Amino acid sequence: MGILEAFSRQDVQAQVLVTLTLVGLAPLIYCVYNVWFHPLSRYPGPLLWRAMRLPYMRAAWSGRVHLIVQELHRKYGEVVRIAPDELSFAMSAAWDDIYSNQGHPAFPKSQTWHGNPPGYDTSVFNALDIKDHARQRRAMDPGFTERAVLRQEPIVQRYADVFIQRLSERTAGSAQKSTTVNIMEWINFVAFDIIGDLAFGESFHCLEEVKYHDWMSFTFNTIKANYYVVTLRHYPLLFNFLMLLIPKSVMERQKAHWGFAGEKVDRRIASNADHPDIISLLERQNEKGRDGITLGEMHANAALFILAGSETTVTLLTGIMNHLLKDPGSMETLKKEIRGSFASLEDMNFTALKQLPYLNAVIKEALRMCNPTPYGLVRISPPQGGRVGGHWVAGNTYVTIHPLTLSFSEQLFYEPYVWHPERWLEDAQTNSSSPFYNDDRKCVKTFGHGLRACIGEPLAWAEMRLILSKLLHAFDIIKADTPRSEIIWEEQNVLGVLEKHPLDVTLVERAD
Ligand code: HEM
Repeated sequence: MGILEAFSRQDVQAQVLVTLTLVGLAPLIYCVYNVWFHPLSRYPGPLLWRAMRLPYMRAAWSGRVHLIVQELHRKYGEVVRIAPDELSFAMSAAWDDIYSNQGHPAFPKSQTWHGNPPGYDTSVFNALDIKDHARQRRAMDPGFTERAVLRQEPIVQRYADVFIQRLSERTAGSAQKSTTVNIMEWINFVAFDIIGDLAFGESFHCLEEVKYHDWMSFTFNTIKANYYVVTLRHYPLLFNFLMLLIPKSVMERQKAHWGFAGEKVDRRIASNADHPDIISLLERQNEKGRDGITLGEMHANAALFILAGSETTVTLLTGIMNHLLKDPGSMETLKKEIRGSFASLEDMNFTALKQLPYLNAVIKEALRMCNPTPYGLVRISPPQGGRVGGHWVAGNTYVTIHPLTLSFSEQLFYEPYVWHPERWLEDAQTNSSSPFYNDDRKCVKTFGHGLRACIGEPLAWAEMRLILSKLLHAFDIIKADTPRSEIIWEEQNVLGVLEKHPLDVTLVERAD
């Protein structure tokens, strides 16, 4: 009996059977369509990944997706289909095509990856609408320029000094004039205190109390939980069902948590303090009327600044310490440059530090090797489709540049797995006999690219230069005699944020 016949004869039993068969076959039909008939079917990738999103989700939940996709690029080439509707690119040329307004508008962010849950105010990071993003960005740009960062220098200097002072107390108090600390944690303390003061006008007191603030631990657990949730948004029915299962009390706790950031901002505004922090600059923009951002957006952005401005710099600085400990020659060169340039810690300032070539090269090499977002920055192609790196991409396709693949490519870098800050020095760029002459330095864009690139880049550079230089000026740093004296970088998982392992170092009071 044919399907149509069953339905036309109103044979209920046959109809149920046919319906169940079709429902049962639907996933198979969906997979067959994705592999052979989908507009992206000509792009290479593992069969199961092309057929359904589950393998990608499994990789994402394992915390290893950045490394797995790197392997896929090795196997399949510059463009890999990593889900039925997602392409990963490993080509320099694609940066402009995806992220900047060159030839066509930059590809936007998507509700799936970047949209806010209902009831939350939108930060600049979550603003999906281009005009909305531009308005927020215009309002906050003045708070993040090189000039604004110079005004904020006293705040950063103060915490960098307390950081050194607290560590010095530990070395001074020991008979060997040395102390062994988890430097990742200490860098976290100073970075949180700095960004807390800049974003809220008050410190988190991590350095004072030598411990994390509760808000931070809660935030990072929330990010992790959200990461799982976001990957599920690709299945809206399942997503909505699972959201219903989350107890109301958990949702309320989450809201209260973000409310804490709002309270701090409100307190800061009410205090009317003459403090050169970011909030004061946002307020000043608001007073001008035109381009201001709402109070709710200010709350959302303050919380964003804390996350974006601490997590990333801590990853970079911890990565640098890890590499310097493994390469004593590099540590020595950097130490000599810093100590030769400044007689004392007080002489260091943002402007002078910017001039140190090896210090800058060290940070650039870390930006290449220790990227805090190694999985890439997902965007979605416009409904009419577009060209990326010379390839036609169908409409509504998720696209990413895979930074890890570019940074560790043998074709793009000489000895990509080796720590070589020299590749960023002028000689490497002008002397054709340098082994690094042909390195594709421009493909490293760890601060992102285009209109949505990192607003905090000048602050991040200034802060990283200062903390690193003060540390190397004040102490001789040696490998600790503990099991946590080295981080195997690839062993760290990435679940929205890179889950940093501890790094013990021994700080010895300077002998000279
Ligand atoms: C080494 C340090 C840092 C790195 C590597 C870094 C990296 C990035 C990247 C890659 C993006 C683009 C995200 C995307 O396109 O989806 C971004 C955006 C952003 N970053 Fe940073 N960041 C760093 C430090 C900071 C600091 C210190 C702040 C200060 C608050 C900050 C604030 C922001 C904000 C507000 C955005 C959103 C910009 C927008 O959407 O227009 N970042 N960052």
